[in-house]
Amino acid sequence: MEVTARAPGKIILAGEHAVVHGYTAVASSIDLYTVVSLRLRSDEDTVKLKLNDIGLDFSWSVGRIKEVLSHLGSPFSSTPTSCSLETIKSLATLVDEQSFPETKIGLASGVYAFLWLYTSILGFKPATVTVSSELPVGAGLGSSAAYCVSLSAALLALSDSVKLDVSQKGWSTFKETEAELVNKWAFEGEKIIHGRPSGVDNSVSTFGNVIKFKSGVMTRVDSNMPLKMLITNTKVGRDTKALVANVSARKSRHPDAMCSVLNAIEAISDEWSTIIQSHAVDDLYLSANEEKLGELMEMNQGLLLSIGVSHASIENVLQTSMKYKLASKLTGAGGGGCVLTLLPTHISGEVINKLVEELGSFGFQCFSAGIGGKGVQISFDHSS
Ligand SMILES: Nc1ncnc2c1ncn2[C@@H]1O[C@H](COP(=O)(O)OP(=O)(O)O)[C@@H](O)[C@H]1O
Ligand SMILES: C[C@@](O)(CCOP(=O)(O)O)CC(=O)O
Ligand SMILES: [Mg+2]
Repeated sequence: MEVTARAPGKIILAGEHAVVHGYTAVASSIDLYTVVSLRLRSDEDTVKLKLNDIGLDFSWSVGRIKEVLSHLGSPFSSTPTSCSLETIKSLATLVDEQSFPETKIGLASGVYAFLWLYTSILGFKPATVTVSSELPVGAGLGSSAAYCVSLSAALLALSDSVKLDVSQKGWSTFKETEAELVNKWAFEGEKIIHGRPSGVDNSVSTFGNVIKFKSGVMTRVDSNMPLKMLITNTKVGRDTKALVANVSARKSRHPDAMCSVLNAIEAISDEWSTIIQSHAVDDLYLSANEEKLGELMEMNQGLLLSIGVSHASIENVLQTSMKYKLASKLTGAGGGGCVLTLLPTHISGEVINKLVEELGSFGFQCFSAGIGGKGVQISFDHSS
């Protein structure tokens, strides 16, 4: 039997980075997915991983995985467990043996996360796992979280830890307690990729919709506003782990100043969630709220610049959208990656086309995505 899991990416509407330090963020799922298919095999004694987006395939014999992880005894764990540094070193040995290309070495932590989640959840069962994504990898749209959530979901679906109705046809969601387990395992994977994740990305990918997140606690936000964002991918590569570490270093150099900035970001997140929960009584009220959200995005972006996570390419998108009187902010870790531009309901298609054309002339790629859909889902294929 084969199981397929799909988990959405996300945009952070307000509060990235601050959320790592215990301040509030507001995030929403988007309808772009990472899809993981998992097939257990009785005909082979290998674990195969095919990463379609980055063009890498791996194949380990079950015996070799057992040998390298022998210090763990039986790695299977029914409760989410962190991967120790010693184990990461062992996993690195398994990855190095597959001659990982030097130019793609930044992607290796994703393979360590796979090996950790796989062996912890399924032990040493032979299988083929295929990953493909609609999300740009490493661009601020939470591809790492969608990867960890979809992997955890597929693995748990075929484990003894959750009992699912495998006869269901089409996509189905997990029960709340099962989704919580998926989320916790995904967080362990994110730790391997990010170093110090807040947990907002895996939570919104698991549970979907719009959420508020503070100090590891998620609250669902009932959004009553029709939000439309243009997403611009600057295509400037960046690494969340390094950006998060830089912000922490700046915080330890300037604790008071950084504390004030992070508090200001939290106030912006709180106002964001209040505004999007309010019911627009008429068009005038809606426009006024859209204007407020635009201002909050400008303020949030200014504060993100002050903590050192903007980039010339991001500033270019801001200036370009400003010419059309539109507000923008980076989303995710920054340093390149994606920028959000708020598209108010009254905006004409002509203005959007001009903006997209101008941004395209810099080599940036613009797209839009549905905001606030469902979280992780799974589907069983009985034909195989
Ligand atoms: N589809 C994918 N295939 C392989 N690895 C992935 C995939 N999606 C995410 N990853 C892993 O996540 C990392 C990118 O995560 P990160 O830097 O947090 O950026 P973001 O989460 O914003 O896309 C990659 O280096 C890789 O290890
Ligand atoms: C910067 C941060 O707030 C968001 C990172 O998002 P992304 O990996 O860039 O999509 C980090 C976190 O919350 O774990
Ligand atoms: Mg990430």
